[in-house]
Order: sequence, then structure tokens, then C-alpha cells
Amino acid sequence: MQLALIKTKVCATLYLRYLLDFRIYQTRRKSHDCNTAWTVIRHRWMKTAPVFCTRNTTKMFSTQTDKESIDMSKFPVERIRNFSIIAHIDHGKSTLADRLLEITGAITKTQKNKQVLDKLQVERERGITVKAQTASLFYEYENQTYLLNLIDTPGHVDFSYEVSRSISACQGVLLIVDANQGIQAQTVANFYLAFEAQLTIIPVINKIDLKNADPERVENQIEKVFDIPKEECIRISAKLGTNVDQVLQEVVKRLPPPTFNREDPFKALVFDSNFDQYRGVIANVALFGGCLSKGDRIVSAHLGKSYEVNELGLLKPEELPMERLYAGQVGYVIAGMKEVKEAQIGDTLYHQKHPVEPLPGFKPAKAMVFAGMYPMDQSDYSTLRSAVEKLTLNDSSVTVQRDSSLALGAGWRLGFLGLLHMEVFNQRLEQEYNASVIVTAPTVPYKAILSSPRLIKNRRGIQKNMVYIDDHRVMMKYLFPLNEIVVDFYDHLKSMSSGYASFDYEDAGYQAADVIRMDILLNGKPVEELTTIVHRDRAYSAGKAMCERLQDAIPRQMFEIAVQAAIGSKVIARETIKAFRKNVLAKCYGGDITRKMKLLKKQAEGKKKMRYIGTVQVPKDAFINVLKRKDK
Ligand SMILES: Nc1nc2c(ncn2[C@@H]2O[C@H](COP(=O)(O)OP(=O)(O)OP(=O)(O)O)[C@@H](O)[C@H]2O)c(=O)[nH]1
Repeated sequence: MQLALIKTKVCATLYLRYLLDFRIYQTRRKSHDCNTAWTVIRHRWMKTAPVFCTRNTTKMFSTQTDKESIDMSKFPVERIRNFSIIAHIDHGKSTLADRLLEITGAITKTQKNKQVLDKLQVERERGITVKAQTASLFYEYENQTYLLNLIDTPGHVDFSYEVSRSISACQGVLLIVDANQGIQAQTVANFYLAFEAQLTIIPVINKIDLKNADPERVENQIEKVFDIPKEECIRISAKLGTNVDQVLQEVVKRLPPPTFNREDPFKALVFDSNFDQYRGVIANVALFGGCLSKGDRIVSAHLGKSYEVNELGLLKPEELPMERLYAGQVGYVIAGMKEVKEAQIGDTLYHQKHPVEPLPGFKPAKAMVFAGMYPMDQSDYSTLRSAVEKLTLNDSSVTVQRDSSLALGAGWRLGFLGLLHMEVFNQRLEQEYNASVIVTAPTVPYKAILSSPRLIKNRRGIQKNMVYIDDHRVMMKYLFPLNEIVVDFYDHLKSMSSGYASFDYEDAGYQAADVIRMDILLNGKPVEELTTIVHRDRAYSAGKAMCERLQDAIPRQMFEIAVQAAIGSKVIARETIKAFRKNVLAKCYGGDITRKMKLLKKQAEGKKKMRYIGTVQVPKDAFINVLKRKDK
């Protein structure tokens, strides 16, 4: 009796500690994602307090204890089914997923189960799925246990990249069609994604409980448009749970198991990733061969870097750590990847000792809408950069390019699949990373033909090679005429690249060139210091530019100055610097017009004389300034 009392007290104390841990974890993560928080704490707690984790306390947190104890090492691959739920927006994918989770005991059946796989705050607020979610379910059929790995996908066209990636981890799909609306645009698009990937398709007609439901009409549509016999359609109401068990039975019967072999070398496709502040990158993987254990050393085919597996397991949908994952399974891996760029979606992971041919990966998403994104305060630039990197890891369809604006400072130009995608990304940045950003008006891409050449072409550079040093830096080698880069090339390069580009050069020897001597004349007299050698093709533009720059650089004097560029005896360009003019009529109050004309004529003659005898004053810095170009 006393022992039972002590045990109850200890359990109560630990449960309170558990609740406290949960609050701390949730606050630290600034997360609203209760399910993940519960799971993480639960596993941490179960590790530290195994003695008290009796069957009863475990039951508090999971309804699938019996299934978890299944020995996966003996679980035959023939009893695994990997499938996605695909459909047009709002046709009921997430509602069906709720029912499947309930029937298989992954979640307890309550009235509150509404789109439980839509975990993000933005998904809850908007009532739409934006992120594919994986859940591993155990299902009993004809006295056999099956492992069903289900991926719930978004329906909106802006998130179709999530669908195409999810499909790569599956052998079949449930194609949901609303019994009232029938086939819609995304039904067709998603059907073809699955069809082209040669997956088995099970058509499911949902919402048969609706007053206006017409399942027969929808079955005919499916037969006509997709060439799937109407007898293959399953009529359900995901909301009421009608015929949902039949869906699970058909998944087992109709979908093929994965054909991957446990005896092969380990090979896994990273089909999704997200970043946890404390645990680093969490990669969602589909095992295409072999098995993976905790402590194994794996290599990322993309970077060639090796990592030790710290944790792995199933997603139910919360993380359930396991000792091993086997071919055909879908799960998660944490392998000490600390940087976002280490976890590429579409990357292949393999065992360090057994390199394999990388999987084809994914076709990059094609951005349709572009917008600039800048921190509210420039001092937040690096914090925002890290937030953008982490979020793009979780949403790899966003393209990111560094950008800068005179008014808004340094930022990025982001590419999205659509306007809703852009809004959701922005909202996730604010909600999940506490970031305040300025987003510019969205634009679509244009192809522009530049009317003025760019810096390098303008300087007669010839590209020799280009090497990407990493994601942010590129090294380009050019062959330039020395006189094109010696004066102001570096200044222009720095200003064009907002200070990021650096420049170095070495002698590449002499080369034949079609060049000529260009003289500069001030009031007809050549100024030797301004004589230059220019390329024949560019003599006229260079001469004109020199004259214009001299016009700016030489101060006005008491007489007019003619600035000319000449090749040999031929003047090719001319500018005039006007003289200061004394108001010789200032003292004439009214009076005779002939007197005024006489004064003006005398002044003009005097100036003419000065022009011939006067020496033009050229300021010292004008000699350097006139050599600097105004590259556009
Ligand atoms: N009457 C009725 N309503 C349903 C049924 N299934 C889903 N719904 C409702 O349809 C709406 C959309 O359901 P979701 O499950 O979010 O649809 P979804 O396809 O996951 O939506 P997205 O992921 O945003 O594309 C919700 O209001 C559901 O309650 C059903 O069988 N009958």
C-alpha cells in the first residue's frame, strides 16, 4: 500500500515536471506547434525517467504503444504502403487524413480533430494546407499489421511543388474529388503528376453527405477524363467517416509495396527538410535501399560531407525516435547538419563506406512572381538572412537572390510560385521567425535588352572562365586591355556590386590592337598631357566623352574656350566653355541704343583678342578626372 502511494506521488511529481518542461520548450521555440513540443519533451523525459515510464503513463501520451513495440527489423517490406493524398483545394484531403489517423489510432478520436496535420499557424489561420506532412500509421488488415506512410499535400496551385516532391517518396496516391464540385483544375494537374510518375491512383469521391452531392456524375467524369473505370472509385464522407475504413483496405489491396531491398547499400532521398534551433536540420527521407542506424556515418551526395546520425525515426506525425530505418520506409534523420545549405531538398544520402549513384533529385521550381524583401532596420540584416535561409529550407520552391536598393538598403529578391505563396512566406517569416520585413510590390519577370552596354563589355573584356566558389560567390576571369582597367575600373566594379565584388589582375603580355593617338586641343593648342591612345572603333565616342568631361572640369574664364578632340589634323569632337561676361551696360541708365551697341562691340573685340593671347587655366585634378569614365 505504502509502495503504491510513493509510486503515485512520484508519478504526479514527474507529470508536473513534464508539463513545466513542455511550457519551457514551447516558449523557447516561440512555437505554437504543441504536437511537436509534446513529442520532443516526451522523448527527452522518457529517456531520463525510464523507471517511472510504466505502460500506464506511456498510454497518457500515445494510443499506439502496442504498435510502436513492433520489431521493424522483422517487418516485411511487402507490408509497407507509401502514398500521398492529392486533390484540388478544399476537396477534403486533410479531413480524410484526420479520419485515417483516428482509425489507425495515431490520434485519439475527438470532435476537436480538424486538419490535425495542418500544424503551421498560417495553415490554421487560413484553413489551407501549405506544407506537405508525413504520418506513419499502423493498420491491421486480415490479421496482419501494415505500415502505411501517408503524405497529406496542399491543394492550391501555388504549392504544387510540395505535391511533386511528395509523390517521389510514394508508390501510389489517393486522388480526392469533391462529390459536388467534380473534377477541377488542380485535380487534373495533380492526376498528371501522379500519372507521369507511374504511381497507382485510387480515385476517392468525397463529401457524399452534401445535399448537392452527385457522386455518379463525378464517377463518369473520372472515367471520361482520366480513363479510370468508375467501379474503381470509392465514395466517402471524410467529415462523417463514411467508408473511410474501405479507403484503408483499398490502399492495402491496390497499392504496390515499395520494391526496395534491405540487403542493398543504404540510399535515401531527402524529400523535405526543416530547421530546428536546437537540433539543427531535420531531414525527411524515403529509404530507397538498405537500412540506417543511429551512429552510422552518412554522406550527402550534394556536398560530399559526412555526418554521424544522431537521431532517426518515424513521423507519426510527431517524431518517434527508432533505432533503425529500413528500405521502403519514410522517416526523419538528424545528423548534425548545422547549416541550412547542408540540407538540400532532393539530395541523396548514402553510407560512408558504400557510395551509391545519386538519385535524380527534383526539377527546380519555376518562380512566377518576384518581390524585393528588406529588413525594417538594416541592423537586422543578418538575423533576417538566417530566417530566410531556414524558411527556404522548409520551402525550397522559393528562389533567393541578394539585392540592394538605394532607399531600402541590402535585401533580397525572392521568387515565388504565386501571390498566395508570397503572402504565406511573408506570414511564416513573421510568425515563425519574428521577423519584420518590407516587401516591395510583386512583379513578373521581364526580358530586357540593354540599350547601354554593361561594365565589362564596355571595357572590351573577354571572358575566360567562371567558377562558383559557393552559393554566394562566383569567380570570373577576363582578359582586358590594361588601359581599360587601370584608372577607374575598380571604383565602378565596387559601386555596381554594392561593395561586394573584389578585383585583382596580372599581366597577360602584349597583344596586337587597332589603336590610334587622340589629341586634345584647348583653343587650338594641343595639351600633351591629355593625349591618349584609343581603340579606333571607339575614337569618336571617346573623343566626345573627353571633351564633355573637360568642359565640366575646366572653370569658365574671361574668354571663350574651344575644347577639341583630334585625330591627326581631323577634329572629331568639340565642346565650348563660355566666357564670363562683364555687364558693360550696367552704367547706362536708359539712353541712346547706339551707345549701348558700341560698348558691346568693344567688349566682343576685346574677348576675341584675349582668346588668342590668353593661356587656358587647367586645374590639376582635371587631368585625372577627365580620364575617369561615367560607366552606366
Ligand atoms: N460536408 C462535408 N464537408 C467536408 C468533407 N470533407 C471535408 N469537408 C470540408 O471541406 C473543407 C475543406 O476541407 P480540407 O480537409 O481542409 O480540404 P483540403 O483538401 O485539405 O484543403 P487544402 O489542403 O487547403 O487544399 C472543410 O471545411 C471541411 O470541413 C465531407 O466529407 N463532407
